[in-house]
Amino acid sequence: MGKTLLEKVWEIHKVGSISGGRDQIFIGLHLIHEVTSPQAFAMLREMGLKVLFPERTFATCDHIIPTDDISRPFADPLAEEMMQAIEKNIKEFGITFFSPESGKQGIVHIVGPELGLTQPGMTIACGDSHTATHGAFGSIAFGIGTSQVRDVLATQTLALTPLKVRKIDIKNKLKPGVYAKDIILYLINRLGVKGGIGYAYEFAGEAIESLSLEGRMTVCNMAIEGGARVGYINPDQTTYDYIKGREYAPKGKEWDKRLQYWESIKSDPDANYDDVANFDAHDIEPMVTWGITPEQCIPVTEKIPEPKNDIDKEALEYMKFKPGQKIEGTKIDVAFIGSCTNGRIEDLREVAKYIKGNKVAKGVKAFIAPGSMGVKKQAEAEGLHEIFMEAGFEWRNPGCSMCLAMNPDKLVGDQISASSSNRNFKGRQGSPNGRTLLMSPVMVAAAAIAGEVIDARKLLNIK
Ligand SMILES: CC(C)[C@H](C(=O)O)[C@@H](O)C(=O)O
Ligand code: SF4
Repeated sequence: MGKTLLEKVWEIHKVGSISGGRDQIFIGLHLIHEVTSPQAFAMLREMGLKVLFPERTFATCDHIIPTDDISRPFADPLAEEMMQAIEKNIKEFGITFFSPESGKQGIVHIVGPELGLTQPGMTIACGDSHTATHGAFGSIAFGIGTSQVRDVLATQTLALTPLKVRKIDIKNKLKPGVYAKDIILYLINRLGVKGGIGYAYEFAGEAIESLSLEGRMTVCNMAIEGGARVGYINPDQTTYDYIKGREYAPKGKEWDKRLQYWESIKSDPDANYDDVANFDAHDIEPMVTWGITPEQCIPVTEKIPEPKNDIDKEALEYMKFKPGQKIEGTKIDVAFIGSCTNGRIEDLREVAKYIKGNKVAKGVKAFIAPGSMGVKKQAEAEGLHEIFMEAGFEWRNPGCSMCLAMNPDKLVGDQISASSSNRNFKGRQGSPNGRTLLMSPVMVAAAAIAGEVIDARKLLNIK
């Protein structure tokens, strides 16, 4: 019987078995940001420990960094304090920091892949729940808590319970005007926000294989929103082409050696899965959330459903929506394009097609926060920022921005935002009664132009 990628990578990184059915797993790459690392460093200091492999940890700053004025000190003293803490910690423990001055700063899940740090067959940990993003390369990547950040810093290993694997096979290619974001919203709707608990999701099938690496990252990014801590895709030529030439990518003979390894860790055709779920890409339409979990979503062409449970009732009340109401036509106040789900260069290229020659509707605040300084530079080299600004979008600096609003980008009152991010929880975007509609970045762009939720396919005459 063959093995899954998860089983192979797990075995290769297994240091030993420990209590409670757990394994001690070596972590190849550790990424940190300013929110979940300060306490971990404090614990190291208390215990008088060093970072065991400082060359395997890389830091960035993303959550608290403002996206407008990034001059120091930051206007928010708490943000300034967190920035100073990470600056002090990386210096003291000898860790590479992708600071704003380095020109490489950005959202942790955008920076790792962009610099070629993220590679197939690795184990990757980060004190952030959306770490599964890196699974798009065929790595086993997962979010950890602060005490585990400490464990990785001190030992480069973690005590982990083995996961089951559910293969999610999506046949056929996406229809025009339907994107990776729609795939993952659709899947979460079908499998539920808790459906993936205890599982790693292996995304497969023609719909997944035909996605770019960026699209694959969007899918894996939201595995955790479906309850799966790990989401991954077997590596292929698309993966290798994406990595080649990047700063930390292997070069020369080392490339050939690694390529051999990457090919060897793919799931075998006769691998044994704990579960298999089959879908058809032709059934997927542009999706919009109407509630307070990513599961509560519908195709843009449909009406808000009757509540099926208490959480649906709670969502309708919070969102001030009625069952039977069309989601299309919902007026929006804010349009936000960015985040680790959809803040990559490909997202910006795609939205530019929809925005070009159009204007943001009156009364809508529309802004774009590129995922990293690398994305920003590339977009500007291609002149995309001019298209955005001409249309009335604000063009910001990189960071998590209004995905989580741990920075000045916040909703006000019960404003409704069309957002390309990954969570629509109550109060997520900075106002305790702010309302978030998750959708693909092109759907956000279309909503910004129309002033209300519309089927973006109408803008480009896609049938
Ligand atoms: C701040 C951080 C711990 C958090 C996470 O783990 O995901 C954040 O990135 C989020 O998206 O909610
Ligand atoms: S962009 Fe959003 S989801 Fe991603 S790491 Fe930042 S806050 Fe978390």
